[in-house]
Amino acid sequence: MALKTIGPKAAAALDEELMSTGSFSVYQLIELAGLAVAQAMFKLSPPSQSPNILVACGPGNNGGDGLVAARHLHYFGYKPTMYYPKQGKNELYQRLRTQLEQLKVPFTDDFHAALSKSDWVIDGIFGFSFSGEVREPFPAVIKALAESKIPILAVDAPSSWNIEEGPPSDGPGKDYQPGALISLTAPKPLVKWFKGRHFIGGRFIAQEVAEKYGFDVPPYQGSDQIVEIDT
Ligand SMILES: NC(=O)C1=CN([C@@H]2O[C@H](COP(=O)(O)OP(=O)(O)OC[C@H]3O[C@@H](n4cnc5c(N)ncnc54)[C@H](O)[C@@H]3O)[C@@H](O)[C@H]2O)[C@H](O)CC1
Ligand SMILES: [K+]
Repeated sequence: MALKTIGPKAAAALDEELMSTGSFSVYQLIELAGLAVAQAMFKLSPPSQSPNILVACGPGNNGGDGLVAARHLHYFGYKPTMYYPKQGKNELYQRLRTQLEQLKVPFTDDFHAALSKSDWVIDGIFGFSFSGEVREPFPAVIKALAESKIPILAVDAPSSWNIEEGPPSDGPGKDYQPGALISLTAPKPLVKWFKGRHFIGGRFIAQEVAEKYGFDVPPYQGSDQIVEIDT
């Protein structure tokens, strides 16, 4: 049976609906999404095996998920380092950043140096609102991720992939194929081209909302915020 996916327009509409009709705040959604990302990281490799996690964050909510994930990773026993070169204007991002600074989680401007010292990378650069060519300062970062041998967990999308059409045919993300992906709420069409381990998170969707958008709520077990599925 084909995996049911939702395109970028439906994903944005779902987000809106959760915050209007659903009465969620964006804070809640990002908190639960980020917690799911941290749980997926723990499942992939616990802190005893891979303490140093580089969390790369972009200017939107995909970056917000990364900021939240880093806070949970700190409490799980990891040593996250943040690369966050272009902070979005929303005060939510500043709050999430301050929370990390209070935990003495370092922020670096030198992505390449940080990458060389990392055991894993979390790609929270772009999610379902990415479009077009990658703009500065991210092309060199995406290229480094594409060339790196360090394992990567991508949040919602491998950054620079077209949400509907998958990996770009040229540019910095041309050969970017992360080893793991966590899709939030529902997989996006790009998962058709993804070859690694695949998790779903975002445990805040009611059955009837999922039906309306044409996807399935995955079989979350117990207190888990994630489900691993076959790709
Ligand atoms: N319901 C859910 O599933 C939830 C998902 N969440 C996460 O939020 C992202 C989507 O967040 P959004 O703020 O809409 O956008 P992005 O983070 O994907 O990126 C927008 C950001 O990036 C800039 N940008 C776009 N294209 C480019 C480009 N070519 N070059 C450079 N910069 C670009 C744009 O200007 C914006 O600043 C979703 O994927 C999930 O990860 C939430 O957690 C809430 C619940
Ligand atoms: K991403």
